[in-house]
Amino acid sequence: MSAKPIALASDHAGYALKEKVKEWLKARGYEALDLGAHSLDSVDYPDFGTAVGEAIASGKAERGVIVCGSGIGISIAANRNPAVRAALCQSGLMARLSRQHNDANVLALGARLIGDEVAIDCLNEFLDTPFEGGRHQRRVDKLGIKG
Ligand SMILES: O=C(CO)[C@H](O)[C@H](O)[C@H](O)COP(=O)(O)O
Repeated sequence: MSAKPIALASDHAGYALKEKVKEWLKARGYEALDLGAHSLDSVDYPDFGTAVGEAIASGKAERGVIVCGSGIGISIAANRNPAVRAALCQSGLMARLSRQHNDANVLALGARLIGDEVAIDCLNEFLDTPFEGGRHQRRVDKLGIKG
């Protein structure tokens, strides 16, 4: 993976897990580009999914991690940017497959649905698993523009 920072964002429901993800990334030697939220105050997930999409599209980051209560709303928001392939994952296997088959560049997590152990598994698989290419490249190409 490139030396670019990993864009991070959450709404209020994902804030605590996003802060943990930031620490886990630092412990693994990654730089985090924290796009908020910066507190538990209630905010709107589209603003934060959009911010990560813009960071990916502009090249400020090549990968991102986004968190809301379910992971659904913020992944919908991020995926509206054509540079984004955000995968909502609830297991390490889902995160591994999202890299191997889909070349996912954004990991979405639901803080109200998964615990820390599953979240770390997802993060590690997302960071460590390469895209397999081959037949999967043809399919990813059909998804649209790559950031
Ligand atoms: O995906 C979501 C919404 O589609 C997220 O779970 C939000 O975090 C959630 O909607 C926030 O809900 P709250 O009742 O305002 O805390």
